[in-house]
Amino acid sequence: MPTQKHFIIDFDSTFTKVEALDVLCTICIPDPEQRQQTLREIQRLTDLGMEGEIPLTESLERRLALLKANRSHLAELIRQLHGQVSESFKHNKAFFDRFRDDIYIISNGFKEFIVPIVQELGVKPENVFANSFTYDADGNITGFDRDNVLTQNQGKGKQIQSLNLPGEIYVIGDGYTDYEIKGAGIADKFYAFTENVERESVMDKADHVTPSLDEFLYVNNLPSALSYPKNRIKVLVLEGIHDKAIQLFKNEGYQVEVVSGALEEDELCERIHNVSILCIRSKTQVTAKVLENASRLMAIGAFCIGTNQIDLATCTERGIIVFNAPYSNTRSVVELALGEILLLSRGIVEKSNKLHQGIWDKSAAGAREIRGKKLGIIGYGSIGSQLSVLAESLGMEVYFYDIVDKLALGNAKVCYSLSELLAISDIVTLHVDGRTENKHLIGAQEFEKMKLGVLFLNLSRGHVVDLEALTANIQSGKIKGCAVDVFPYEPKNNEELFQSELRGLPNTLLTPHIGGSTEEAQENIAQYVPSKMIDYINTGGSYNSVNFPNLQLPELRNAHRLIHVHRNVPGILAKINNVLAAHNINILGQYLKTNETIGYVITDVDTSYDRTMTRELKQIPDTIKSRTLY
Ligand SMILES: NC(=O)c1ccc[n+]([C@@H]2O[C@H](COP(=O)([O-])OP(=O)(O)OC[C@H]3O[C@@H](n4cnc5c(N)ncnc54)[C@H](O)[C@@H]3O)[C@@H](O)[C@H]2O)c1
Ligand SMILES: O=C(O)[C@H](O)COP(=O)(O)O
Repeated sequence: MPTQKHFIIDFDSTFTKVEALDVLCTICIPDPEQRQQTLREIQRLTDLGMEGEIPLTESLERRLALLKANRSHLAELIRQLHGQVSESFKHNKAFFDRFRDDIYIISNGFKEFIVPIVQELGVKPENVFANSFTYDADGNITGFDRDNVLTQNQGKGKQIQSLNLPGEIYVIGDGYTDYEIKGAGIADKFYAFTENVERESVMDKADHVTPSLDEFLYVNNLPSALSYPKNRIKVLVLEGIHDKAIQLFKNEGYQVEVVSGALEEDELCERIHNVSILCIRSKTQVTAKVLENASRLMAIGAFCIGTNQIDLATCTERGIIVFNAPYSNTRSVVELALGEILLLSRGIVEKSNKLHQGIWDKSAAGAREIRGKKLGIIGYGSIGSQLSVLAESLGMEVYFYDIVDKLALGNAKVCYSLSELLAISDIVTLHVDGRTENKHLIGAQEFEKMKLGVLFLNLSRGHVVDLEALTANIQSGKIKGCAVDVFPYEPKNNEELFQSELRGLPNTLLTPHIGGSTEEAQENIAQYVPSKMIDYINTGGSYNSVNFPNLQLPELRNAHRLIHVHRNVPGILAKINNVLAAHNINILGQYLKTNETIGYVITDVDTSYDRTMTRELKQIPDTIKSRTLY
């Protein structure tokens, strides 16, 4: 027979996110300034008591004296505490139901408000051990029951000991007094609960630090609402991604590690071992070698448009989903390109540089309006086509060339070859993607085909232009003005020196890959990409991913979801369904999509099934990844 387990749970900052007396303070002290002052003092006294710096009775006495609370305040306190139950407690009601008889609440707080809150999750009132207030004739709270064993030194331990519980005793709490139960040898294990507060002195003493109840249930193999505790999901965030993304991952309960710049291959190989979610921008190269070291990696977020820095084929073969932000920074790039076209047309770089040196060069020579000029856009995607519309609205004549058929917007005219576009344009601007075939798309031959005095812009990818040829054409005067935002090699952070043959060339605007670096774009991206990744982790939804078959899935309700990624070979769906049939499992919904490399099958099933089935799904030949969600 398995050993009986008893679960002793603290209330303040464990069962609830808050300290109840803090909440009481905000209710019973009307003056905002006095309330703030008292609250700070109450919190200080709570910490001193919780960390074992002063006796808990003293901490309690001093807090109650400051509060001057009345019985009439308790109804509002209870109302507010109902909304403050810790998230991981709320969603694990099944655990509370199943172990109703073995769950105890032990607290140095007060039954008056604890019982109504814990009852919400089915804890028995007789299993709540806490103190009670004392009142005067007017209902003012004057103190607490001093005969209660919990007021004594090591009170919690004494209380539990008096219950004579057979079997194993597990204590979950955030305070020193919770640890003391284990310290006195009365409990078998102490779990420091850190979902709401982290106290170093308590964490140091713990058998296990548990950032949520899910983690506690997971490590003890107990029934949990989640298939995998979110705190076990590690996110590595590189390249100065906007804080909003970091916050979204933290709100989800993930562990987040942030590095401000990019990492070189070897360093990334080292750091990626335990990472489930990798977040990068355009600089970090996610190579096959990096992916070989990424055994836990589930998803990569490119917080930008380009994904040429990621070995997408290897990601797909390994069942790692990749998301990007295909639209969020497009407007920012278009605005920069337009600004640069205007500045180059007027020779502003030179004029400004000269004036900084004290040289007054007022002349119209070579300065042109952009109105009526022919703008040639290479790559008519999200950026190229937006630029087309805005440039036309400024009076430019727009031509474009794309390798796929694109609808011409406004009065823009399609060119059927690159040569045609190069020959006709006064200004040539590059907005192709960074696929390897585009290496040196523009080289000596292409510059040769351009008009004398052409303006040239590259805001796409550095390797698309042969810099040697570009330099020669600027120096020869063939190119009258040039703007470059992207380079074949870019510094990995703001400390590294930028080296390039383009430095110091005339009428050449150099910008440090900032086409998409506006606050608006970065914030939008930081909202968009994490939402896709979190959805994939939580539901399996792959919609808008770069490399997975795109599936938009219904919400998971009263079902478990089996997610299966496999090599795209015949017969896998049949094999999955054979396993399910052999276990007599009822399928509630099934979704399949494939691409050239992989198949992606989602199967929603009734929640009661033999867990050996999930092992069998993993063992189907050609399976890449398989997980269960609930
Ligand atoms: N400078 C920056 O900060 C910045 C910001 C965002 C995007 N970008 C770069 O700009 C690129 C384009 O962005 P987008 O959102 O417009 O992408 P997109 O995929 O919507 O458009 C790219 C277009 O280029 C076309 N194309 C590809 N190769 C071509 C070729 N050889 N000749 C002609 N057309 C070709 C494609 O068919 C597509 O229509 C991104 O891939 C990224 O590399 C740079
Ligand atoms: O691909 C992109 O979106 C751009 O190149 C911007 O990249 P970044 O976020 O690294 O500046």
